[in-house]
Amino acid sequence: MKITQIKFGMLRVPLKTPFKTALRTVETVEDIVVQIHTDTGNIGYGEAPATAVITGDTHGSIVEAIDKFIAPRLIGQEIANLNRITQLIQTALEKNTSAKAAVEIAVYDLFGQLYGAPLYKMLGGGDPVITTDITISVDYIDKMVADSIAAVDRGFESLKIKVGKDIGLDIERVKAIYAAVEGRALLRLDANQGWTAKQAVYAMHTLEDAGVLLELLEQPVKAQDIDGLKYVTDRVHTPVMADESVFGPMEVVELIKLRAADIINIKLMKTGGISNAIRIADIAALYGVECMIGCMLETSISVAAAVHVAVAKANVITKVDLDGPSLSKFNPVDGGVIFNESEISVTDAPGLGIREIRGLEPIEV
Ligand SMILES: C[C@H](N)C(=O)N[C@H](CCC(=O)O)C(=O)O
Ligand SMILES: [Mg+2]
Repeated sequence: MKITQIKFGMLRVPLKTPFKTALRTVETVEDIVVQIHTDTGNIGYGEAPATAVITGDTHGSIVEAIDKFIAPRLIGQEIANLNRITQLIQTALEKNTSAKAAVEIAVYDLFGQLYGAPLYKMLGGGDPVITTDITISVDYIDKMVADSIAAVDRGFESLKIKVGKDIGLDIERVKAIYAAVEGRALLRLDANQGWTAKQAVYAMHTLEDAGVLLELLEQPVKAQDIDGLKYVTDRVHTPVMADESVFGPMEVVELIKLRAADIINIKLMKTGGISNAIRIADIAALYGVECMIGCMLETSISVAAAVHVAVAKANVITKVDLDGPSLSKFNPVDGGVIFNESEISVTDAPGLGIREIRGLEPIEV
């Protein structure tokens, strides 16, 4: 099975409600879809969102990175040579992790199709059902409380509460939500870099002293502020998770050696795809560090790939934040992984199992 052509499309899926974090507000998922064609007629699918405020990637940069730098190296390559192909992708250009991720996801999809096996089995196998949390956008307190209760009523047992806007209000937000759902759901906080290290310690001590039990605190400080991240990790009881501070395996090694965080959030759009996500999971397992697998605003193409990784690496990926499909108004994908609110299950269809993507607008390059 040889790669013959790489095509692009734009996929737009409205969100059920605006997604609001300390970094941005989004109303529609707008992602680049990559289709890798082969001489056998098989097509591999990948996807990348333009999360410019986190990865630096835009729709234009994703398409250009693939079309000008990655695709020319891949035409004619045999899908069976997976490791060679992932190296060609990762070394094609610096950064551009979302573009690399989209192409890798499509290549791994084809790798599964080549051997007639679902991707998670090609990655080592596992129990094909996982459970995700759901994000509660940062908003007025009453709205966040109502959204949290609604999410719990939908069956979500873990809520990812977005904070990071105003330290005093954030503390009140979390206290109110905790009082409303205590005993029914675990709370994870994600400040998306919105606090200083001292504010984060103050907020967590205030919440801890008030008896608010939190599962974790994600990315309290600026991505580059590793000293600040460690400052918080050293001073609070709640486990601290690094998200925007770590992209690839080398950063993970440094972060773990510094003990700057307790948990690592792996996202395919930060790692540049599946090969580095697996590397990070294996490094974390060596050091006995837990991982979460997360997503950006993605549909069930690239989130499906993350699900397969989560299933295969469940030994170290103990937390799942793959709620892109649950936040969206509809699922544009026919086949593949089944997203049923908090429960996500993988079928035994080869690769990612995607049969059709509805509403894809072709992009000419
Ligand atoms: C969608 C997911 N639950 C999430 O919250 N991801 C964010 C970043 C998403 C974005 O801004 O597109 C995160 O973990 O920081
Ligand atoms: Mg985060």
